[in-house]
Amino acid sequence: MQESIDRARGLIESLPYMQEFRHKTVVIKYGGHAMVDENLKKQFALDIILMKHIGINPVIVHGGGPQINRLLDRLEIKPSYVQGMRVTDGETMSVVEMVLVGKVNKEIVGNINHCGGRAVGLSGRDGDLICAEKMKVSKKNDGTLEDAPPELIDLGRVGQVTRVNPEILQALETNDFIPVIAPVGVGEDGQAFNINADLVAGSIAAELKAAKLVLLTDVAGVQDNEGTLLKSLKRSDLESYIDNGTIGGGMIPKVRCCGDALKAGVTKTHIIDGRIEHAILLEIFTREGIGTEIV
Ligand SMILES: Nc1ncnc2c1ncn2[C@@H]1O[C@H](COP(=O)(O)OP(=O)(O)O)[C@@H](O)[C@H]1O
Ligand SMILES: CC(=O)N[C@@H](CCC(=O)OP(=O)(O)O)C(=O)O
Repeated sequence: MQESIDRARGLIESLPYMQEFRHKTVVIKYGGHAMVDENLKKQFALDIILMKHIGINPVIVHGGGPQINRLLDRLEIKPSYVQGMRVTDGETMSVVEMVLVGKVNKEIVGNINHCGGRAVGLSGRDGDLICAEKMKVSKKNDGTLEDAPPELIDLGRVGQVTRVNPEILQALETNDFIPVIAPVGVGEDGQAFNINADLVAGSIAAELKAAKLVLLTDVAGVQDNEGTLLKSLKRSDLESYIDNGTIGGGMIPKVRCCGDALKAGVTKTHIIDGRIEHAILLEIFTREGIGTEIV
């Protein structure tokens, strides 16, 4: 009996958050490292379905970096990264699109639909959802390409978002579908760009003026040099953490996209551990939340 009462209390605790986020958009970035096993993938699908059922509008942007690397490895292509971005030549671009759009996207859509939701898979090329241009990266803080030209590093087909056309997302929301978006953009030449999924999630959250942007990854959140979780970070402090090396690698695009999303009007952003069961629900529907919030 007590167990049932505690469960009911848990539901009541989440009531204010259900009320707060009803009819609001929450953009969830589902990182490749958070797609650990079948059970966790199913729990993720159920969390999203629950959100949709109580009137929240979840929009999923997924990654798939480790999954791309597995196929590259089989093809004996060595991956390389600069500031958390995959250097993407033509051949790598084909692999990226094949894995993200053809495999990871379909698997997430399949899981949600199999569990009773109504998901639709998209890439940024569908309906010109994500328009992109070649990303320009300066040498600052990468520490890897000593021989690169002093000003810019050529990352190949890596893109940065220039515009988000949200019409297709609005049409899906009107018809109660859950969009699942692969981070591939379209350039002016109609060709694909590989875009870091965090950056896509940030741009979509900004365009939709989302109430929340939640990034699911494989660490507890942003940590300091001793490995202690930083529960709350200010947007204005992010660049100094990057400059002094506290925040590095794949965490750089994450915190930057949170900063940009906040600047564009997203209310709150979070970086949380996607390896925890029901991580999203714990973040959205509990008082204490989990991970790092960036405000
Ligand atoms: N200050 C930091 N706090 C936490 N993780 C960090 C930090 N700096 C660098 N990282 C690295 O960033 C990684 C997360 O980025 P990434 O591997 O790209 O994740 P995802 O695949 O989820 O997008 C962590 O696993 C960690 O190795
Ligand atoms: C330019 C760039 O780095 N693109 C990423 C896109 C996938 C991604 O971001 O996946 P995760 O979120 O799982 O890391 C890549 O090629 O790995």
